[in-house]
Amino acid sequence: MTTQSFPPKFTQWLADNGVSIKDYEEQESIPRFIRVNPSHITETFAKELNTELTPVSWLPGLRFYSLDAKMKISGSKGYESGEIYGMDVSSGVAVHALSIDPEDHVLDLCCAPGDLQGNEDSVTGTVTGVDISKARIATCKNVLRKYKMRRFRLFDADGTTFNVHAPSRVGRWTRPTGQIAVPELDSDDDTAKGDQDTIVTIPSKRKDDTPNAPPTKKKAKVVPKVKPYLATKLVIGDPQIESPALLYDKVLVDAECTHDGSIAHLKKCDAVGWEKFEENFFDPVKMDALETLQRGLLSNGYRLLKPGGVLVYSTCSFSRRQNEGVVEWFLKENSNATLEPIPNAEKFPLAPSLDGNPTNMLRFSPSGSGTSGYLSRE
Ligand SMILES: C[S@@+](CC[C@H](N)C(=O)[O-])C[C@H]1O[C@@H](n2cnc3c(N)ncnc32)[C@H](O)[C@@H]1O
Repeated sequence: MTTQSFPPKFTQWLADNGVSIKDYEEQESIPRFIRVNPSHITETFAKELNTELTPVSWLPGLRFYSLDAKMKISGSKGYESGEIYGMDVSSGVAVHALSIDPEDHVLDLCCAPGDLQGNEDSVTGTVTGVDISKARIATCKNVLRKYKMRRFRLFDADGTTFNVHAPSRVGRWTRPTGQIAVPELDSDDDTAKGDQDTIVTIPSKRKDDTPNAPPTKKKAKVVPKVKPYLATKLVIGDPQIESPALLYDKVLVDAECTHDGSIAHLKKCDAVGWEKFEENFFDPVKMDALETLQRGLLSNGYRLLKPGGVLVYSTCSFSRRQNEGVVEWFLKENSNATLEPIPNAEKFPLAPSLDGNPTNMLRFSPSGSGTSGYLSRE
């Protein structure tokens, strides 16, 4: 694909959004990226493929390596056995920005086909993935199984209205200190037990709490249970209690978008003709609906985030409206939310931010990962 085949209206739109057309030409030559399981040795894989693996030094801790753009990893032993997986480094930035602690409960509100699950090895809390597309969530399920994730559940649901709080029960574990009294429910019974109020005692997770401080009492509700599309054994028995104390520690909203930052997506348009792309991309009604969806996903993700938690909003679009625009709107609506710097961001190879761009929103280019905003609810 060459950028000469781009419809003139789209080329103009790129210019209006401060995007250089060169970004698309350069995307052809950017390396591909993999993440490597910690327990496995990268040299074995490098030898098998007879290639050089270069650590992505600006994103430490997530074990990203770059390799030749044309290198096929599927079919290799490392890939088949789940030792390595292909994942764009820009998605790694979103995971990095979440700063996931081992005990965190993470909500991934647009999860399919599934990049966050690659972080499972550093999670001793849980990951809850939500996606509206059954077909895409089926792919997620396969990934989950392949990488033997153990603390994961998936819901095929609308992320703008999703309302299942973080698990209060993980296997036989209730909370690290064992101070949470969860009402006794039959874990095999997926039906609702009625809408009754229950008092659940949950220790505060604030770092300054003394270990033996008395637990705080918070009101919790047993609500009708939503059947997960898939849940691993460890989380299937969660009674789905609704309580402010069971909001998520971290939320990722990798929102549905126009995918104009994705070369793979544009290549498909190039192959089948640009009519459909133009029809969608420049339809004001569709763009309004998309903006409403993005705002809805972000707002609901924030509603499910615990005070002091971290939410990351990202897209694979270069559009100002879908990125900075959505975040600016959100910050106006939620005066208690703050845009926080992403750790280590000064070392990232960033695209220039747009004029008037709120600080702490990052753009990646030419990798086409779009923007990451980092929001902390205080
Ligand atoms: C950019 S993709 C997410 C990619 C994913 N985070 C990953 O890393 O593999 C956006 C996803 O949002 C999903 N989606 C669209 N509308 C949604 C909604 N209302 N609720 C939940 N998911 C939605 C789409 O099905 C799509 O899978």
